[in-house]
Amino acid sequence: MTATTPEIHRGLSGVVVDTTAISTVIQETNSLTYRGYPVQELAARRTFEEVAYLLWHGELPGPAELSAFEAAERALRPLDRTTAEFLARLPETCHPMDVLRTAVSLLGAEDPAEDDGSAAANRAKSLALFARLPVVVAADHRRRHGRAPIRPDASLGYAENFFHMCFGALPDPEVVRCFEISLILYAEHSFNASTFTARVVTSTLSDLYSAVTAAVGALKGSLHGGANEAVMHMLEEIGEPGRAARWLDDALAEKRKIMGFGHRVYKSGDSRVPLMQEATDRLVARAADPGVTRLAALHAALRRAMATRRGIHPNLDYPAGLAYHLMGFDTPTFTPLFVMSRITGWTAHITEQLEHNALIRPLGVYIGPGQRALPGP
Ligand SMILES: CC(=O)SCCNC(=O)CCNC(=O)[C@H](O)C(C)(C)COP(=O)(O)OP(=O)(O)OC[C@H]1O[C@@H](n2cnc3c(N)ncnc32)[C@H](O)[C@@H]1OP(=O)(O)O
Ligand SMILES: O=C([O-])CC(=O)C(=O)O
Repeated sequence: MTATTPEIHRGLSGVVVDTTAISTVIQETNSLTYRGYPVQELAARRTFEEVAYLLWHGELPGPAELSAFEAAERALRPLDRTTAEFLARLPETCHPMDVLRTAVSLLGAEDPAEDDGSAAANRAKSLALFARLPVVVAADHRRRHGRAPIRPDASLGYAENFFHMCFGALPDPEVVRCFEISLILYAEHSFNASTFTARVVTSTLSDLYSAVTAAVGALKGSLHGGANEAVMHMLEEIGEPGRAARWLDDALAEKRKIMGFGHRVYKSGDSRVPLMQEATDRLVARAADPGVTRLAALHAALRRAMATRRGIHPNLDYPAGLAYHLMGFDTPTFTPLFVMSRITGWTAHITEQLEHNALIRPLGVYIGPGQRALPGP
């Protein structure tokens, strides 16, 4: 690189692009706070609805605020018939993330609200997406298994209602709690790729649905949210705990990326993993099933082998992928579950971006041919 060539930060690695008051990853202590509260404490003592409120409003709700918020979310859940019928006509081979991306776009096209881009209008759209995306994910889950959709139940909280809509029954409270922990841990993570995507779209003064549609697309990739699904495929490919180390050596020799390991920001362990792993371990113990015990042993064996070979730690997708499998969700649903959670963080960032907006437009260094004459007449 010559003195006149600007320094290039491929992948924007290490580049600070803006300020945020929503969350912070403290690399030195491997910790994460939402609006100042440690995520572990939130996961231990609060519901996902309270965390959504916190991310959007900056403070935890009081009892009256929480009741009003929960009532509004429950009332907004039902999908209108046109949306439900349109989504049911998508090809059955459609990946659930494509269904969800289409659903966000469709809900945007059907939203009669005047798009003044105000914080209040965006807050209303965010709450509507928060309430309705689970209905889309559950209906699509059932469709893949040849079953009719189940209507949301307004007497149930967010997490319980989702199990009701997917399976027509509520699991053990331990399973619901583990799911809720995963939603809280997945909710927000500063300027990750999908959130940054949402901020880029918002920075052009486009609308909230466009920003969220783009964010769903960014999350789908296996280097980001798609890794929780990829973890399960990888465990299936390995098959047996005794094969983990050998499989890993071969995969690393082929320069494959091991799904659910590594992180752009955390270099000595993802702050969210210990809590998610503990919750997953409780699901394993509760199952008391030899197949589940073997799968958990394989999961642990790969983690140990990766630590020994490369010193690379798991990220949240590693325990979450296994947990979602144990909860009974089919593998293609895993990344949509991440969307159901991250919709809170994305929309908080969209609001924040608009509060002090600047068009996001970086530069690139041109390396193509020099200026030349067009051939021919
Ligand atoms: C919720 C989330 O979105 S968390 C991320 C989920 N994604 C995954 O789990 C996919 C697998 N992981 C990865 O591909 C990477 O760790 C990423 C994309 C998450 C982060 O990547 P980066 O910050 O760009 O780190 P980078 O790729 O430079 O890694 C540094 C070194 O560690 C290696 N490395 C990092 N992660 C992995 C991995 N999962 N498997 C194998 N090697 C890895 C890289 O090959 C690189 O080695 P090198 O210096 O010899 O070339
Ligand atoms: O922060 C990142 O780059 C990815 C991540 O863990 C997340 O989005 O939760």
